[in-house]
Amino acid sequence: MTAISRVHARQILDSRGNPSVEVDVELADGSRGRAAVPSGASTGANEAVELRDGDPRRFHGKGVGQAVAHVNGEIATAVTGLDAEDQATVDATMIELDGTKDKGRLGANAILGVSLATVKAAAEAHRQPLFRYVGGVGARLLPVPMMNIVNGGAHADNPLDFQEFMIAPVGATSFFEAVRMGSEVFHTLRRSLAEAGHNVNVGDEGGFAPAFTTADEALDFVLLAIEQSGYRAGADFAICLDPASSEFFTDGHYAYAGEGLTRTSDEHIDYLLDLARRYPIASIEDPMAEDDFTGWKRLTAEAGDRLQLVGDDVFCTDADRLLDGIEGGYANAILVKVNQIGTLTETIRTVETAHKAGYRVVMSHRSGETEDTTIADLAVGLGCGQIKTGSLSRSDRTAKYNQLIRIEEELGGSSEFDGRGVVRGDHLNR
Ligand SMILES: O=C(O)[C@@H](CO)OP(=O)(O)O
Ligand SMILES: [Mg+2]
Repeated sequence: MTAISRVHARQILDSRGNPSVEVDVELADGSRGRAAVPSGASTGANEAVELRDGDPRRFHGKGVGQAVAHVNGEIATAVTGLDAEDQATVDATMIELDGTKDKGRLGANAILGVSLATVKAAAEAHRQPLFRYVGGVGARLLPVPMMNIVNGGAHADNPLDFQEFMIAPVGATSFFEAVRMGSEVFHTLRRSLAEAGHNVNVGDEGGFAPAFTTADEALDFVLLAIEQSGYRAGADFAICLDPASSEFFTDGHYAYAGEGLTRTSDEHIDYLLDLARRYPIASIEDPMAEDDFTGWKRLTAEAGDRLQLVGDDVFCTDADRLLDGIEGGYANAILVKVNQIGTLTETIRTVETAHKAGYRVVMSHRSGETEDTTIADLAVGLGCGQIKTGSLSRSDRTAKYNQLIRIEEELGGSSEFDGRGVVRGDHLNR
């Protein structure tokens, strides 16, 4: 009854107005699953390949017609008749059919769409919400959100070198309370930016994008907004950064274009540690560039006992790359983006590898998103403990928060939320 009977893909638009792949999977019993694929801007060099048509006359060169055609052709033929309950076989079949290491022939966007639509159809066949189908009765932990309220880097047109300034409502006792607290700070920040004469336009992930040039300027406004909202920075909210350092690492140096200066790897580390001393920063994602392994190791050795250091570009959601980090002693947490690796099965392996090694897991959106909320369910289903899904505005971001509010309600009294875990450093007791 759970055999895949029909697979159909189409082009839809993502939050940046670029085409993306959406896939419908139907099972023999009539159950259906639909998944839309996200897309990054500050992509890691080792991500699975997102297939784009590149024809400038169509969809400003960003069409995904080929990926869609692959789903409706080769992939549909290969997976039709397979059992949707056997996710591992469905995913392995597509990986084998593609035949490349980076999923570049069929497109990771094509493969991921089918992978996620399959698990959603299987969940429906079992009449279970996705988070429970994926995680079973143990799936009760709601993630602590890292809410991105100031955007820079590749996600905004301002001069700010760092890509993301986030707040984590670690003092909240439930996910709903975390959203309420974050929303209050977001609106307070908007007011104080406007009062100071800054523009309050938002970047790709819905955070404000004023013309700041230094991290200090952004952090001072964020701290003020936390306090003006009646909260204590460091106790009720921790600050999390994603400098996305690979984006400004050139010729062995970190080139801070906004600040108009260059830092060596050591100076860049000292600068980050100085920021972490002066502000209540609990977590830094991609503090070092994806290929600055010496820097990664030095920073982890020096600050890994007190800072969450999240590997995004350096791991690309790849379990083998993560194992290199675990063995090599760099990072102590991983960002998980389903489209960086391209199938649910591989994503699960990465999350399990991280958990086994005591690395924390942050489920993550991409800067180009859709209304799809699969990552909200996966964050709970896989017990990630943290999620990063943008600001408290823009439907592509709030869709995930709203889904997590629904999941928490559905779990009722059995739901768990552990905000303090992030600042207490539970993840560091390896
Ligand atoms: O760097 C990141 O962590 C992501 C998501 O915030 O950005 P992008 O999707 O552009 O890679
Ligand atoms: Mg990142």
